[in-house]
Amino acid sequence: MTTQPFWHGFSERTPAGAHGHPLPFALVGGAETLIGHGERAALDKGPLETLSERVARFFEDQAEGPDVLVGAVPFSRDESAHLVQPRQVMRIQGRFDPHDVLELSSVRDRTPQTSGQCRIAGEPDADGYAHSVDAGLEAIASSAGALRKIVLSRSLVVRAEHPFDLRMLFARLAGDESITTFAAPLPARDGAPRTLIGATPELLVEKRGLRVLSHPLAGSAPRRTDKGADEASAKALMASGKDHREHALVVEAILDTLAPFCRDLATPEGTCLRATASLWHLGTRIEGRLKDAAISSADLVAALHPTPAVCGEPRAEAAAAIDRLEGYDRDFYAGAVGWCNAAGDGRWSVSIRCAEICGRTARLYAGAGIVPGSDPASETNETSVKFKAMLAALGIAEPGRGPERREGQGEAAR
Ligand SMILES: C=C(O[C@H]1C=CC=C(C(=O)O)[C@@H]1O)C(=O)O
Repeated sequence: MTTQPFWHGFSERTPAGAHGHPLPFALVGGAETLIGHGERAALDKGPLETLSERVARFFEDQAEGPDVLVGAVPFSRDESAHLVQPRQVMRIQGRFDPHDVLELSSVRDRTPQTSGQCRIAGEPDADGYAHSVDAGLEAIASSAGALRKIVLSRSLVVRAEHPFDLRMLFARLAGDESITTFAAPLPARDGAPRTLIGATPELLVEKRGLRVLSHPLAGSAPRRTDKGADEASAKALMASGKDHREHALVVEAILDTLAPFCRDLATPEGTCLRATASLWHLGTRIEGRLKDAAISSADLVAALHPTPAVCGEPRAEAAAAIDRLEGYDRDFYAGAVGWCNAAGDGRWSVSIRCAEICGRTARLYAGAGIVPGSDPASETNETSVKFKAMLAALGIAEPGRGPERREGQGEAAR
């Protein structure tokens, strides 16, 4: 169900592109669409442990402006979230056409322009990633049960001739209606504005009143263009013991974390297939009723994040292994994007299938869960498939791993 968009906040409209950011904060998903323009105030910095008390204090002190904080939580629990109170907010139940809410009409009519050459570098490259999966498997095997799962990621750095057109990119990503498309302005780096942009299928947590919902995904298989092959891919995923083990660790961890907060907690549908345009996933919808409506979405994010869908199990051991094996800072990849309000309600998606964009540079991320039985070559392929939606939206392909225009080069949307 959708309702007409309307704006809360100051009467003068903050133009898109103001405050040095080419896109406002935006979430466009099946359950709701939320756009937040500008920055009226920002939440104090601090580790995830203190998020809930900082959010509560913010709303106590901030009597004016829209009743919402929006933004992104990084992967590391020690780093600070970037949450702001926008000047103006629009919230609509259900999915709304991003062209209408983000003033993208010019994009709708525009023939995609080619933007010249761009260079793509894997950090690490596909072989380097396969080696890190091997090392992850060894770490699990030699831990004598102390490490059960580790989610390892790799990144692609795309350097284009011209700055990326984030509006065009957002509109293209939003073409897949099975996911939540998001854009979150990030703190500037060396004076340059950065945006986290992506299209995620995974809900970390939603809390409204006493109701709590989480919809973790783990276990993946590629979609195929041929109908029979696509059904076979889904069937193989549903029959895969390795993928079910990888998935079960996530569901168990979320149930264990939510249980102390909840009066009722259940997985009414069990584990089901969940489809995006490029991947099949195993997914489990978790629904609960909280013991106390005063438990906030920030409390729940601080307890749940990062889940074994993006980190591993146990969390501390997996995070230490990621630090050792990945060799780069995940920053806001594999964190959370969303909103929360003074009543403690909120909705947070897992920030995967995304890129951090700064001018002409885009850093894309993709990870895969590693458990005993994982195969380095298959996990590397899985990350390639996970890059697909973003690369297609940018108008390029990963060199050596799909249709491409030229070795190591491509053309990007602008
Ligand atoms: C960590 C990512 O995906 C997670 C979510 C769904 C399926 C996953 C998997 O099958 O490995 C991952 O746990 C990512 O896309 O970067």
